[in-house]
Amino acid sequence: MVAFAGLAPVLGGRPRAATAAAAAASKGSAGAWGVTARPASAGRATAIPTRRSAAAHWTAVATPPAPSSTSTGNGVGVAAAAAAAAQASTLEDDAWLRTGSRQSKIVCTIGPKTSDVESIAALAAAGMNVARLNMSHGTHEWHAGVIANVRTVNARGGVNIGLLLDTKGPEVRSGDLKAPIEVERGQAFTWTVRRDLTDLPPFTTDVSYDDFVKDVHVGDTLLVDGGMCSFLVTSVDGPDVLTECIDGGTLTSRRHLNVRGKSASLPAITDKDWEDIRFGMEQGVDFYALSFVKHENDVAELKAHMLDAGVQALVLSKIESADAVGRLPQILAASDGAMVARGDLGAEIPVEDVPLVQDEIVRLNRLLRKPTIVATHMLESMISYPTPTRAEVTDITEAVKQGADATMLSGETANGAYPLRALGVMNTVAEADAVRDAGDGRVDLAFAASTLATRLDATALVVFTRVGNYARLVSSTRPRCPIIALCPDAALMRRMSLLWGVSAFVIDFSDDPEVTISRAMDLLRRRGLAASKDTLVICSDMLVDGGGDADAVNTLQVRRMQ
Ligand SMILES: Nc1ncnc2c1ncn2[C@@H]1O[C@H](COP(=O)(O)OP(=O)(O)O)[C@@H](O)[C@H]1O
Ligand SMILES: C=C(OP(=O)(O)O)C(=O)O
Repeated sequence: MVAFAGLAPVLGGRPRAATAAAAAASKGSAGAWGVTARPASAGRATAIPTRRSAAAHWTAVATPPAPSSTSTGNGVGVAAAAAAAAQASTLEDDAWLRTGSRQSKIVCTIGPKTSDVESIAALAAAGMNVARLNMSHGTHEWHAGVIANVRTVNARGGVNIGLLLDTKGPEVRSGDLKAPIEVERGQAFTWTVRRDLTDLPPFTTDVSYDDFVKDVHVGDTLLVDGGMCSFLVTSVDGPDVLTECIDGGTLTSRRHLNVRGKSASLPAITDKDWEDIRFGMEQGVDFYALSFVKHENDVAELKAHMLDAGVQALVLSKIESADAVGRLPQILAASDGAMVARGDLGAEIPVEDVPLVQDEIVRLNRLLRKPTIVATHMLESMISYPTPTRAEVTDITEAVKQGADATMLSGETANGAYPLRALGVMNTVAEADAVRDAGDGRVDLAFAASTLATRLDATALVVFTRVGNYARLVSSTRPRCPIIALCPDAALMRRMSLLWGVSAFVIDFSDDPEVTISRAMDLLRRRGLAASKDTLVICSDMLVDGGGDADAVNTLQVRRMQ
């Protein structure tokens, strides 16, 4: 028999001495394949029985399927947060528990609705992992206040909120308005780079970038906030770009302007960005999200600057331009992580390509073991309404399932009507995916069994199953050798007749695992399914002590037929 250290050779009985440590660890929540670590049928409560063990449990299972960020420091932060919480948490138990079982992280943009210390504490308690400062808005003084408030909340204990400074970048924005302007289809509208903005005529607003007038041409489509309103350029006259409204809407202050299919001819890091980065370095923020990265050299420039200054913060590239999409592998390789900035991205590339690019960024970054934030419009309707659309919920679930390390809230938490509710929805939806994954924890074991069986050229993969689930999971991994499913009753055996690759048989499950295995081998021999010296891969999850989840042990063994 080839036994696996740390995996209990248990079928129906107590763990043997060799596996006692693993079983003990599973009770304490870490390490072993006990169901306490990744519960097979667990609801939230059984996954995390107490606050103390919740912290340890979370540390044990926090690593996503593809290693993401430990090398860049994120994982260390997670562990530190968990350890800190295990020692002393000033948060309510249920707040810790609610954030404790979610594996993907949540970035919240801090804005006028959420900048005071108690709002930040409430966001932290509701599951915020990273606070985002958008340098397109607010003064350094305002952002310094937010940073101080985040630090106050961190210092209270129990949470570990990271600080992300998002540069304005070479984005083009409309100017400040005294009041929103309603624009209807067909309305003539002027965008100006005039210096003197006093007494602008109606249906006119300024634009933040002087060369705007050089970059746009007659026939271009001007998108406001990625297409919430759009305008056709009809002429360019000195400092004024004259347009006609195609899709109407309400224009508010400092809106995004994109010319469909074109990037502004500004450098990726503008003078304002350098000032903001200096501010961030003084303040010691943890992450920089670099807007409108076009080339890996943009990232290298910032990283070299930080190296010179002895700053260890991480640089995340915001993928939001057609240029960046064209150089994804190089840009991601140069960065510490990425943000899928779907707002501007959807204005620069066809909107139907955005999900494909998102998928590719998450996939590449998982291969590179670097984190990805999926951002923008995740719960957009909750800026105004107390419940999300079903499509928004699906969007979050899809991002989490893809393996995004984090999902982000923008206007929802910055200036929406329901910041905490929006975060609550994102938390619950992302957590639901984690719980579902946790419920399928044996999938990993099934895959491992399947891989082993193939590599070892096993004669059969034997799975002991009481209700058929384990056989179904093993079957879904499509091993190359036959799957022999052994169960205690004939009705279940029949139900398994539909499962790919499975031959099901009934045997008596003994309290002694060795007896059960020996019965299984007899059956295989009798049926001509295996002969003496053949290799078998055996997996099971049997209850020990006849107890609940806490007494279940998953095992994976390689044995030779006697
Ligand atoms: N620091 C801030 N000061 C004032 N308003 C802010 C701030 N941060 C965000 N907001 C508001 O919240 C909205 C949504 O935030 P975000 O998505 O980060 O901005 P944008 O889409 O404008 O880049 C912004 O458009 C702005 O109205
Ligand atoms: C996240 C984005 O960037 P910002 O909010 O800074 O425009 C985006 O465009 O999706």
